[in-house]
Amino acid sequence: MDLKIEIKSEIGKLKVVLLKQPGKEIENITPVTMHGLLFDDIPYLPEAQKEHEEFAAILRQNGTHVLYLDDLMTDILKNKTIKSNFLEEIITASGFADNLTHTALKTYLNSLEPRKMITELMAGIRKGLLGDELRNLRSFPEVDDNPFIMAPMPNLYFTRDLAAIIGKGASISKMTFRARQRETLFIEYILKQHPFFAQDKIPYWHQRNSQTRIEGGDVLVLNEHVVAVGISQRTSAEAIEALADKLFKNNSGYDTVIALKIPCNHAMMHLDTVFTMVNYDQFTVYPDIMQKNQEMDIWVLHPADAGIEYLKYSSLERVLKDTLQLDELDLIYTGAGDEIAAPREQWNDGSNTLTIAPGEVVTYNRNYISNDLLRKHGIKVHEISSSELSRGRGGPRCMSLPLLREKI
Ligand SMILES: NC(=[NH2+])NCCC[C@H](N)C(=O)O
Repeated sequence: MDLKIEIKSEIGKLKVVLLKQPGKEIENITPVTMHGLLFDDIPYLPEAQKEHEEFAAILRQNGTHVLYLDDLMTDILKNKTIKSNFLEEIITASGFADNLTHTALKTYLNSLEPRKMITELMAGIRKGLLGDELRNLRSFPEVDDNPFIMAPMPNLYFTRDLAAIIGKGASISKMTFRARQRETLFIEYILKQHPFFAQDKIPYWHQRNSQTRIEGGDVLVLNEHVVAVGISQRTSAEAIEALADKLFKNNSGYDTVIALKIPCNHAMMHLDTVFTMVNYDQFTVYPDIMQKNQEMDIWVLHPADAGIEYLKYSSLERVLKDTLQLDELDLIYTGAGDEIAAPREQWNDGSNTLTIAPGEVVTYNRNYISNDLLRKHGIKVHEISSSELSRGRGGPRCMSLPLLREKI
């Protein structure tokens, strides 16, 4: 199979998507580690997996080819050299650059079959596994109050954040928090090493070791030349400038980057928790991202002779109309804009719709007010169960990394 990656909109029929089913890593969250791992509760794994299967089934029924991150990694790691390089990188990124612990971890993990190795790495490695002889190592005291020598990676089911495909290129994220920084190694290996993609000479708009912080949940590809990016808890203004510069100078087809300043907090960590595109001229919006006078801080970046030209906007509606050349715009408010329902449903990712075709979305069933409103605005809504998945603070858009969409 030769898979081309190409994303030129948020709404074109979704053809290929990358998912990760929640696994054992979820059960390795404890009340003590929960917040550091960016969770607000500990999901019940069997139920979370059922909900995730429901999600994948809806995508398949609607013509999307679903790929799983662990399957692709397992394929790649059958190659012994790649397996060894990958282990070097992930053990180093876990804080063990080159010492006895590094060697012990590498020996242990290298002895496992690729699938088991990947599953164990994601779930986290407990100290006991390396044996008592390592108890006195210098590297040990720093992890002594924690049963894990390599922490679990429970946020991996939010594949969206690992990267963003923009046009024919990829922006591999550099994650803000330590809890998620190793995750991007998986997508880097997949895009650069898996035979599905290797033939494709993918241009990179951002790399995991670039200087600036950016996460996929902040990137919305609005059409074939406009991309919107959140200035957020996870994405810096510098990263957006650097991304714009790359896009403008490398024949990406992108000549407009909209930078939108959103509140900086855990509930709204990414742009897609407060704003998504669901149709040519329809968007979900969490009203509290705007001030009372409906204003927000927005900049539009275009290529210019001297580098980048900046235009300042204060109206979301105006900037969308101007950049997308729309006469009319339908902004659909999360929780119908009610002062209680809106924050409640936003907290449970009521705005985090995954658009699978123009005017057709997947959402969490618990956000019934937002869902009803979407339907009243003519959107076709597929609901999935969401008691457990939502505890990780991410919805259907966060749980999916689109690799290919049909042109619109
Ligand atoms: N694209 C998104 N909104 N992703 C949600 C990520 C949630 C995850 N617990 C985090 O804090 O990183």
